[in-house]
Amino acid sequence: MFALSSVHPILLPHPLNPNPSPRRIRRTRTRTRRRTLTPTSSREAERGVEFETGDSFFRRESAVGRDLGVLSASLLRRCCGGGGGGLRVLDAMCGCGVRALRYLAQGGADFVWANDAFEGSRPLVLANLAREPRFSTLGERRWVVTHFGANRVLADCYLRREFFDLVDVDSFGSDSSFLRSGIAAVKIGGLLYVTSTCGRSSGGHRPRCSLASYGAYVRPVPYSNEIGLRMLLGGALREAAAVGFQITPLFSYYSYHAPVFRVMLQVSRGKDHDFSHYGFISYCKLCGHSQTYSWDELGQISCPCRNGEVSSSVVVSGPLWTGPLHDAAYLSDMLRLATEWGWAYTDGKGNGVDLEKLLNLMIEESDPLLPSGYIKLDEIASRARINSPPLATLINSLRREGYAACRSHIAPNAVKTNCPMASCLELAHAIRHQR
Ligand SMILES: C[S@@+](CC[C@H](N)C(=O)[O-])C[C@H]1O[C@@H](n2cnc3c(N)ncnc32)[C@H](O)[C@@H]1O
Repeated sequence: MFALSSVHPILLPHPLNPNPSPRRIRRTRTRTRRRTLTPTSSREAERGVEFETGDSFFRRESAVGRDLGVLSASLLRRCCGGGGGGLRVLDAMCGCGVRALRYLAQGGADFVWANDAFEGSRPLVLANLAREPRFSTLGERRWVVTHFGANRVLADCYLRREFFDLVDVDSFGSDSSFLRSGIAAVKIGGLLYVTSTCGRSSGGHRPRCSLASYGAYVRPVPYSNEIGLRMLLGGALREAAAVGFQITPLFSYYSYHAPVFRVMLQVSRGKDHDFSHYGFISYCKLCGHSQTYSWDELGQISCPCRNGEVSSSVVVSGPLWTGPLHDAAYLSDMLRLATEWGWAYTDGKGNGVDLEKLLNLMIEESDPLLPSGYIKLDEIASRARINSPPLATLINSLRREGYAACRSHIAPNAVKTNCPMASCLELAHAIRHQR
């Protein structure tokens, strides 16, 4: 059933590394593991589900990313029951199999395909999945484990027309070579959950890297981590458009561990190519003002502080996703479900993340009045030549002045606001005099 056919040229993976050999992957994995990961096999539990990590790549800090994936799977199961064949999930880079197991045990998946190119993890993944019954009450197999390059698996789904309701691609480094095949493996209306840990292309210090991976020339700005998410979304939009689809971001999550960029995308048919949220973001190094530009406005990029004149102080990144990072209604559904399951708060013993706090922050960030980017308190302090104002006081002052303002889930010491930088600095001075 899972014999893989040849790959269609449209979906060809990375030309130099179409199906990385286990040897190559083992080398990468070992190098990384020595630096940051669980050194030896351990028994773990996440939200009550137990599993072993063996010598697979496993990061405890990614538990929140797994929680968000499981909540999404369950919402999909509830809203459409996964269509006729139940909810089918493809975990294309399963590591020790924890996600696949959690999709089955908690996300309501009826079938999970767990794949990882590292063949040595097979006994471990099988043992972890064996914690769940292998057959459904109807006698259908509930999971299968394979060891191929992710692109080969994703392309094969497309070629055999066996689409999945949720495809999870949890890669190391850039995910850009999996975007097109990942989109092609998802059912229309289904979800693609992608991860990138490529800080090199998002930070703006290596614009050629970001250009190579995502087709976006990215420059350093104080809100680079949000730019990283927007670059990933922009890359996904472009890859989707190339094969006749469109994507809607349901949530975009950045975690400073690693760093990790994760986005959950809903894939739909692209009737007419909609590039209204695909453009450019400028940042003026002189005054700190940021602005979004569409393709039609490319010739007009300048900063109000330069009276519309072209200036080298204005750096431009793009093309990127310039639309909303999240869907607020979807996040509210996730929060309701997390509360229902008792996942909204930590258990006080250091287990789990405060999902209520995280999801509420993301809901606030979804305010359509808020522009791209955020302003770090350090930037306000250095521009105003004062100590950083307290974040809560600044947000309250901005709101009293009629601006939209909230915290950012990406940077704990930053404010997202539609207030121009100059007025932010005046408010920061006023706060200082009040104290
Ligand atoms: C970030 S880890 C996955 C972690 C796992 N999803 C979890 O939540 O614990 C990435 C995994 O992808 C595997 N891998 C790397 N390149 C791959 C490729 N091209 N195709 C399939 N698997 C790959 C590695 O062996 C590694 O186990």
